[in-house]
Amino acid sequence: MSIHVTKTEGKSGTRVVGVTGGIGSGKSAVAEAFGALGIGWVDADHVAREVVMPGEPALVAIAQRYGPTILDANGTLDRRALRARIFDDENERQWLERETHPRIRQRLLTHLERLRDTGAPYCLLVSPLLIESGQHQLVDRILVVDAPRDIQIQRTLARDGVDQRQVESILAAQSPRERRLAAADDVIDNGGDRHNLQEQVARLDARYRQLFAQAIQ
Ligand SMILES: CC(C)(COP(=O)(O)OP(=O)(O)OC[C@H]1O[C@@H](n2cnc3c(N)ncnc32)[C@H](O)[C@@H]1O)[C@@H](O)C(=O)NCCC(=O)NCCS
Ligand SMILES: Nc1ncnc2c1ncn2[C@@H]1O[C@H](COP(=O)(O)OP(=O)(O)OP(=O)(O)O)[C@@H](O)[C@H]1O
Repeated sequence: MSIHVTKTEGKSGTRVVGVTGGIGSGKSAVAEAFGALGIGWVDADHVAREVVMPGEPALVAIAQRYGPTILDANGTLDRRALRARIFDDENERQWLERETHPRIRQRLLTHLERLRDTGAPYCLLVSPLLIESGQHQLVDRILVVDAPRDIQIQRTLARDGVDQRQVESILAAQSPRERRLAAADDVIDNGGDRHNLQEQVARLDARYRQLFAQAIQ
């Protein structure tokens, strides 16, 4: 199967593969499987936590908007309380994204610089909102992790112990599968077991190493 080179043409150095998918689709599992093959990654959900740490301007803005009850006794963000406010209310979600996304993007750039310094052929930027937030501008290829909706819900419920209604409201706040798949250069079908997932990751890793080595020459 041939690989279509998109933004990698004519460039050199460590490439960035953007990994995206809906809640519970398996992005972290995919990142860990690439990690076992020596590939580094940065996860936008983790970086989103950094930008709301105590002392950060985004946390000050959140506390101003929602009042002190949005913080716990130590002054850290009560994530569960904020989650309850934003996933059922598009206005509030958009406000939070306006506050956080530019800062997340800035930090992602710093993390990507660090990953580029390793000299690896490629690294991953893992993000649930890669396409929606414009973070796809930071990557060379888009890898979509796809799983049937029922499996996404089932795995998230087993992982987080939250109620199904909340998982469904997060799903509703994310792009439909079709939109993500339309933007994909590569797709991992994570409807199967973990072994099947690892096999797909190993095949993609081999293809990326070949593709990006060619692009360097
Ligand atoms: C609302 C917050 C505090 C809830 O935190 P909590 O620890 O309870 O949940 P977590 O961050 O693990 O997210 C739960 C699920 O929702 C997804 N998600 C998070 N933010 C968004 C969003 N703005 N739109 C759609 N899905 C989202 C995550 O990928 C995950 O699947 C947190 O999700 C947040 O700060 N979101 C805004 C920042 C953002 O957009 N992050 C996405 C990465 S760019
Ligand atoms: N192929 C698989 N078989 C069984 N369980 C899986 C498989 N892939 C992932 N999981 C499990 O499903 C859950 C969701 O996977 P993961 O956390 O990787 O999804 P995610 O896309 O990163 O989710 P989120 O966007 O919510 O952070 C996890 O508990 C993970 O261990």
